[in-house]
Amino acid sequence: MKAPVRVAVTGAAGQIGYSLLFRIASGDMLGPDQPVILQLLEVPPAMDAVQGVVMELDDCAFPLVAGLQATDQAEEAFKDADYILLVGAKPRGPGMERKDLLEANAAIFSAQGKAMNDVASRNVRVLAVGNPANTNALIAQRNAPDLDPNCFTAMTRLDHNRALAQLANRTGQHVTDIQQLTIWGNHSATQYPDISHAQVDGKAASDLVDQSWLEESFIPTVQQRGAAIIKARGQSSAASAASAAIDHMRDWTLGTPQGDWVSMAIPSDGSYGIAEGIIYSFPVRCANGQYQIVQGLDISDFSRERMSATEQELIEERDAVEHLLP
Ligand SMILES: NC(=O)c1ccc[n+]([C@@H]2O[C@H](COP(=O)([O-])OP(=O)(O)OC[C@H]3O[C@@H](n4cnc5c(N)ncnc54)[C@H](O)[C@@H]3O)[C@@H](O)[C@H]2O)c1
Ligand SMILES: O=C(O)C[C@H](O)C(=O)O
Repeated sequence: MKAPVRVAVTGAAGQIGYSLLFRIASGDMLGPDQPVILQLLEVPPAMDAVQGVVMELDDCAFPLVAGLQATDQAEEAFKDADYILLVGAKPRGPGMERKDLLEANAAIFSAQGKAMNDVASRNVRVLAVGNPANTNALIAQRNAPDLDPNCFTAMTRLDHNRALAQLANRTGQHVTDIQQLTIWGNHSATQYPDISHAQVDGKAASDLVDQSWLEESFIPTVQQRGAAIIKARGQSSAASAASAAIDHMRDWTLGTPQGDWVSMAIPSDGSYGIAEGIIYSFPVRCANGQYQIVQGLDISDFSRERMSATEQELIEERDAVEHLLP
């Protein structure tokens, strides 16, 4: 058994928290040999509810849980944290875009960025799930100047997994037969799900589906999937979002499968001509606990137009929260 690591989760009494915590505790995120100390953060009115979650975690008697606490103080929850999952934020309702949450949620991420700057492990890995996730990650990052800027990421893995499912259904193959699919850009309706480098059972995906399906069905379905779930369920996605968060942190820590890559929103280093500094989703390979952007992919004019549109939206979101970016 390894030494325990500290995993902080915000919004622990929320819908995503209720799916996420039990999977972290059972070893799905960091492996069956990695004990975890769970440090849960909630707002004061949700402390009763989070105590209920703590009771249920206790009642699971998970062998890997080496410690468990809930608090309404960010400095306690993030103390020495090796992993921080920033889930706590307001979700959107029907008819809203995720960026409509910018004002409501931005203050949370600036305060939490400052707290983790002061107390988290210097090797922490941070995932922003709360929306608008990319810009929230940027706000936290810029408020934590003493941490490595590259430890701040946002979640586009749910979009990646949604794209895998759509392409698998269309081609009659299993999701595990698909490799090298990419989500570029923002976790929003401008994201660009790109199959131009994808393989399905060893064949080029673009030879298996036609352009009209791509443009009229695949891309809009993936872009609008969050809204479709809100319409159907009356609440935003929760179990699938939790599952994607597990996938994101697991692959970042334990590595991506040989020959494949995943999508992670990370600080742009200027690769593919994307504005430096914004938290943009790229194809990445992970090894030894580090991610690296997959370089050298051919970008068609069709792709470039869409990659630029989602980049532009992220620049606008960044400019809208300029006052929160020290
Ligand atoms: N990136 C993605 O793919 C993705 C997918 C699904 C949902 N989301 C987003 O995740 C967020 C959470 O969704 P949910 O369905 O769990 O919402 P929810 O309302 O069920 O739960 C959110 C929880 O966060 C808590 N909270 C609010 N402010 C907090 C703070 N300052 N510190 C700690 N906790 C705080 C609330 O008390 C609540 O319990 C939303 O912003 C939603 O839009 C993102
Ligand atoms: O769409 C939302 O607002 C929730 C989440 O971001 C999702 O993609 O399901």
